[in-house]
Amino acid sequence: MSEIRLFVSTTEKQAGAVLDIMTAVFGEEDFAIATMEIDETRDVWEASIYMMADEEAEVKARLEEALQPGFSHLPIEREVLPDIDWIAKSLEGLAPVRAGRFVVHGSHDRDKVKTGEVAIEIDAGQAFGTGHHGTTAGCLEMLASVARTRRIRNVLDLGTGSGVLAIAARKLLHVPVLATDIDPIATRVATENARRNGVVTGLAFATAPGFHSTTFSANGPFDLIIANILARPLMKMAPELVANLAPGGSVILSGILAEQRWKVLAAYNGQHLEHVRTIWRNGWVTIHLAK
Ligand SMILES: C[S@@+](CC[C@H](N)C(=O)[O-])C[C@H]1O[C@@H](n2cnc3c(N)ncnc32)[C@H](O)[C@@H]1O
Repeated sequence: MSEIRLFVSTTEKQAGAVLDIMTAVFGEEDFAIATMEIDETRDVWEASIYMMADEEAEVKARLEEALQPGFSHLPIEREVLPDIDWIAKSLEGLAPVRAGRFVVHGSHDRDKVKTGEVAIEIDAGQAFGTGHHGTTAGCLEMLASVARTRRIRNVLDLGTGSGVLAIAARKLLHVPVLATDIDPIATRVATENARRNGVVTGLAFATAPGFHSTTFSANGPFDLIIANILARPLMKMAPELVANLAPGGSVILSGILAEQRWKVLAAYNGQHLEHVRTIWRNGWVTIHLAK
């Protein structure tokens, strides 16, 4: 289902006032709300609220009412956000990607791996995750840094896609890794990628939507959970995700646009996790939180 952005276009001052109204009306619900500058010289700003297509009519009606009377002169505009084509994204650029100690490369670039690097071979295919996307690279960089500072005895990779992060975790840490995806094609591709990387033990794959499987309780709780999905499902999943985290455990979250960062942080702070570090890459953020 598509995501919709409803927005008003106005001055910086009025956009701030509209943002306050949006926050007062929708702040308790998990809609992303933001202002952004469109044209600095003409003082054009937009105040926006994001929702799924089936929520648009209700949100629009409530927003129209909330903007009465002070801002009723501002038309509410809409934009249908393009469905993120994860596979097309994963095909962007095929040169090896380096993040932390990791290098992710296609089979044609095996000879480019340098001594001391942890190499993961992924050919662009039917599942997301060649390392080129800012979220995957951010997760790899964060994984390398978390591994240096924390004791990790097992790992969950939720939304494994090509399996790139699960394979990276297994190769770096040599601890049991569970990798799941809602999409059976992804788990099939990930299993094949693990085999091609010589990772045949210590890494299990399962198809499951979110945490709806007994495999999580059978393999958890986890010292490290990595989830590169999207901001909204990550916020919704926060209670379940934290319930599967071991005491003192770490969470690496990505798939989050920079402007959605504070909302995701709030959802996880609400579950008593503390922010440790954020990495910014190409407009996306990767966040490390700890229990
Ligand atoms: C952005 S890709 C990340 C792939 C890989 N982990 C990476 O970092 O490159 C997101 C993956 O999460 C999966 N996914 C989306 N929603 C999910 C959910 N509710 N439960 C499990 N997997 C989900 C998608 O099928 C997709 O493979």
